Amino acid sequence: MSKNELSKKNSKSSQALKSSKTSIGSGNQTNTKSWEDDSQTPDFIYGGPFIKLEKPSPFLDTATPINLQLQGTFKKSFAYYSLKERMPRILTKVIDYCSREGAKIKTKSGASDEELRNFIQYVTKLKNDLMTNKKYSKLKVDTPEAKRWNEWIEQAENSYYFTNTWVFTECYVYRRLREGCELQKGLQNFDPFDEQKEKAFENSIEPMCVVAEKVLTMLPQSEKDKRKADFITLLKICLWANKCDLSLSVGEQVNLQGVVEAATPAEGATAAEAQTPVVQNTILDPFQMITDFKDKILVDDSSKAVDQVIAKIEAIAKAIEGEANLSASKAALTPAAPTAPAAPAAPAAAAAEGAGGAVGAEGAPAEEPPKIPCPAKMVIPQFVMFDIVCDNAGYELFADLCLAHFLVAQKIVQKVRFHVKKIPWFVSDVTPQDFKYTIYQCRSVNFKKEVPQEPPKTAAEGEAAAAPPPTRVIGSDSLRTLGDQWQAFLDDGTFIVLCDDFWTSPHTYKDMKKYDYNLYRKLQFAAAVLFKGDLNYRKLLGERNCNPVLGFEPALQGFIPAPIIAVRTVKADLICGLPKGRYEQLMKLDEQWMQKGDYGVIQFCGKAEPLKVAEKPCLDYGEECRGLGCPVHKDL
Ligand SMILES: O=P(O)(O)OC[C@H]1O[C@](O)(CO)[C@@H](O)[C@@H]1O
Repeated sequence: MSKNELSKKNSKSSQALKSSKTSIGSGNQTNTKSWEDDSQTPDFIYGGPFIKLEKPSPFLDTATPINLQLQGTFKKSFAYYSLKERMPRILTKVIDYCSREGAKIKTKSGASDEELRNFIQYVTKLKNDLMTNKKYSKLKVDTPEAKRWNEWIEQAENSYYFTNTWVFTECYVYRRLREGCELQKGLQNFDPFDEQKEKAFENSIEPMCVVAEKVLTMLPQSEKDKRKADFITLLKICLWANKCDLSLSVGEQVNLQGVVEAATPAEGATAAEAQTPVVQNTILDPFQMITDFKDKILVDDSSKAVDQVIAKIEAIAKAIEGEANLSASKAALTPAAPTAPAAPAAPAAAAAEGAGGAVGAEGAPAEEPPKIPCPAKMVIPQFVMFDIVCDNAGYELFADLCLAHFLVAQKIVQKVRFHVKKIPWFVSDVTPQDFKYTIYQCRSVNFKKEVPQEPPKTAAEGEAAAAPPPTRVIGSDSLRTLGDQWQAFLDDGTFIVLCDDFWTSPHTYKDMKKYDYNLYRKLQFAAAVLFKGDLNYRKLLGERNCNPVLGFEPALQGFIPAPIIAVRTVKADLICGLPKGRYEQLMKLDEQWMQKGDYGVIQFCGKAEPLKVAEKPCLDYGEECRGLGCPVHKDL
């Protein structure tokens, strides 16, 4: 090899390594043949068969180096495996579903044959683009959200499937999948994962019934210690519920023990047989799992989290009360002060107020409707709220709802806001439709299982033989009771479901303030935010493979809108906050321990950026806002 060629080669390799801090390699493959085959590239042809030209590959045979972001170029990382194997299989499953259940999908969605065919073609091409590490294509749909996506694609440091960060590519694939539906008029409301999610719900009815029965006993207001213990228990129920994730299992049905189950009833089973109560000797009891999996929680901040969150809640409640007293005394001191002009979109009632106040039936002044100040100016929330950034539908959402119900019933908080995904996401993530579906199903489920109890020990000589214990019956009455109450909470605004676009963007949370200032500020109104699951965890850590002993707070890289609780079973190779030596110990036990969801963390950061007057005017009223009653911001 000539000096020139050698230096050219070296400079290319060092270039590739240099850029490895954020993204490895230029990723400028253009051939569709195979992304690891260089034989047809101009460099090879120019070099000819006499010179062994080693073109630097962006792929490295390593795990993700410490402090780099996860990406598909590290061949010993889960990101590589996931992009190469899991995602294509997830897309294949979508194609299979559309082919197998075409008739059903068309009836449900109103799509034509052609539309469904187009969608299948779209997904097939998407899968091919992913597998051949193509450059991202821009979205074709013309919506403000799609335009923003296109800007991010343009600005991305690297716009190839394997060489950009794993989280960007994964989010991009799900966004494209959604575009496949958006481009077909009849598939606007089609969720390619609906069947998988419905089956997952059906497969979890038994543990839901078991949990529901116990949760009902936790609701009556209890004394401090019990309340704390129950809060912690429910956090742990939420943690292990995160094992049920259809993206990790590539859509195969999983139960809480991670066992892949047959989702459909036994072949040939009649409808009557399907209705007959199941008699088995075991109960899938999530409370028992908490005890059994005690040692699998690698970081358990639950006690600290509960103490600090309750203290913060008490402080917020006092501030709200103080504010209310202040406005009440102000109102008493200003008898008939002329009202300032109403906010632009103020409803009729507020307009009447401006004209001198509404008058009651008897001629007495009617009670003024409460004024909601402009959220951009508010520095004290209107309500004590707890936020849950949801992950998976089915059993995991059920567990979130139980925790939310407990917090409200114990009067710890007044409202719970659930943040869900606007579009189908990572197979089993909750969408608003899934939220409705889950509550509807809980309200209507009909389940019964009889479980014979352990026979008593044989009686000692002379003792009368004890009567056999009654068969334990697991039924769905409690689940239906909870479901009814959840619907009532939704109807009266105690539960609020929000689906901001940011949750389905490719950005990590340290950049939330930059990309979605309003959402960041919205979270600041919460007493605490619970982030569920692995994807949220990756986004909390900026998708960075930080040193496993780095504390949770520095790992968040400045993302502190409110106290944060992260509850996650470990399904990707990044983690923080481990005690020294623990990571190495676990690696010795099983090199793939981070990919299986067998271990979990409950981590807490109590630090929060104080709520100040917003830097920007509110989105809805903007500069028009006059700081008066705000009829649209009911979720703050
Ligand atoms: O539902 P979760 O807990 O966010 O897990 C999502 C799964 O998808 C991934 O985010 C990647 O596909 C993994 O990290 C994890 O296996």
